Amino acid sequence: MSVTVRVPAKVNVQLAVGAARPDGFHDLANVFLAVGLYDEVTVSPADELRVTCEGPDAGQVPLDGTNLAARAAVALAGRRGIEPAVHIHIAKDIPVAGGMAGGSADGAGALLACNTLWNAGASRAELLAICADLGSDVPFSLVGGAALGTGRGEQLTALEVGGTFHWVFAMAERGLSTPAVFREFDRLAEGRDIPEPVASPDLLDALAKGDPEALAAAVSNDLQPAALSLFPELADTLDAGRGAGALAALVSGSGPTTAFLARDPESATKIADVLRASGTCRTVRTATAPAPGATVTGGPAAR
Ligand SMILES: C[C@@](CO)(OP(=O)(O)O)[C@H](O)COP(=O)(O)OP(=O)(O)OC[C@H]1O[C@@H](n2ccc(N)nc2=O)[C@H](O)[C@@H]1O
Ligand SMILES: Nc1ncnc2c1ncn2[C@@H]1O[C@H](COP(=O)(O)OP(=O)(O)O)[C@@H](O)[C@H]1O
Repeated sequence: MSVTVRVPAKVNVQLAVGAARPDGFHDLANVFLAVGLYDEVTVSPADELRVTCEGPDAGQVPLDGTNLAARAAVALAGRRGIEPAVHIHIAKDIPVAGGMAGGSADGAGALLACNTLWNAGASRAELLAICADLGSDVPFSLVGGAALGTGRGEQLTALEVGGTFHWVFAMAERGLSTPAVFREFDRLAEGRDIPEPVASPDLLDALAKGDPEALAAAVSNDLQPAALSLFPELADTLDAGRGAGALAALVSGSGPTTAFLARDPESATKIADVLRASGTCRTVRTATAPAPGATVTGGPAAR
């Protein structure tokens, strides 16, 4: 018997970052939008915990106890006093270390899959609490859609989305470490007053209306200067997408994936073609948003 869960990637349409807190984290106003690029996590009973991974970036995924999917299984098993004796297989389509929360997706996916496989009976609230312990982005991977994340990004308020948004994503030649980008943010912010992070009313309104032009005018990412400082070539990718007609071009979260908002599907295809020909990135994908959160797609509980 096995259970399969599909989990989406995310783009941050607003990422407002406050000053570093005493615990090293930063308070955020983090507007998450789930996009239709997915990892699939399958769990099946085994003698002991084991993780395998397939996909173009599989070589960069840790298969030991640090894998967020393994940590999720251990966390749930620990709460129920059982052994986390499962084989976790990750079919990975979300770029690794790309600022699209692929590891977080696998953590949320494995948690939901194990809860189903073991009949562990964790409520939504308990699952969300375990997700928040695993990482700031993990609760959003469970819920999907669109949400405002406050605190370190783990306290979620669901947001209304009034239409489908068309996106193009350019994956970079190498990854960026999230802690390194936050450290660079702190370095660039030295000596400046950092305002409290707040969600933009215009941006929330644009999401609710499903209006791509208004959303493009309102997107922002306070980590973008830090990501560009560590990875200056990303500016060429952003320029190439803007030149191809993107309504907005921004770094996704801590990067280095760059995200381009298109007016419609035809424009998205054109932007993707131009980016592929530009030689400024590794691969290019199109996807629509919003996408649903972690969903059981295979096994006894699949609907
Ligand atoms: C920047 C964002 C935007 O959504 O995502 P990515 O772009 O990495 O996907 C998130 O805040 C990343 O969330 P996540 O990847 O879960 O980070 P965590 O495991 O919680 O934290 C990793 C490290 O990032 C830094 N960190 C993370 C979140 C936060 N609010 N403040 C921080 O300073 C800290 O240095 C922390 O040790
Ligand atoms: N299941 C997983 N998939 C990918 N990376 C993982 C996973 N578990 C842990 N990691 C680690 O997390 C780091 C960040 O990966 P990822 O979540 O893909 O990127 P980001 O935080 O930029 O969205 C990776 O470099 C890797 O070492």
